[in-house]
Amino acid sequence: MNFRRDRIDYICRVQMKCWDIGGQAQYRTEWSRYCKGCDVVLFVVDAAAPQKLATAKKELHKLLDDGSIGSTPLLVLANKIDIQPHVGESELIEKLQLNYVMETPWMVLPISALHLTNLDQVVEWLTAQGKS
Ligand SMILES: Nc1nc2c(ncn2[C@@H]2O[C@H](COP(=O)(O)OP(=O)(O)OP(=O)(O)O)[C@@H](O)[C@H]2O)c(=O)[nH]1
Repeated sequence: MNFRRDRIDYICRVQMKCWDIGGQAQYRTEWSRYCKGCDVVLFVVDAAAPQKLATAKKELHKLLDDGSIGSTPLLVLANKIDIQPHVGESELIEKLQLNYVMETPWMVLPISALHLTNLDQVVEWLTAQGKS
């Protein structure tokens, strides 16, 4: 299924409603509509596929430039860090040109969804946004 709507009820009693929007080209026109109604945006990139980062940068900046994200907190997840080699945090910031992003508060977290690496930090970040 390409559009999933999950309700996640965490032990810390923060309830989140999440939409997982497909990354393939045919779904990208939907990103802006979904971003507009959200409290946070998670942008997941494949850190082990540096050749895809130019497209990721272009698509992310499209959302940033057209106001879809605005001041909504943005968490960029550098996924698949269990694969070697993979792009490090500073290289990812440079490749996605995040240093030019001023209006949107952003953060980068390296993760492995497969091995659950740093997912506790993702949940921590999400719950912190809910409180602020
Ligand atoms: N090694 C490794 N593989 C992963 C990791 N996360 C996902 N994968 C694999 O990457 C492939 C794509 O994963 P999906 O979850 O379908 O990717 P997706 O983000 O839903 O893809 P989109 O439809 O483009 O949004 C699958 O074969 C996963 O097992 C990870 O952290 N490490």
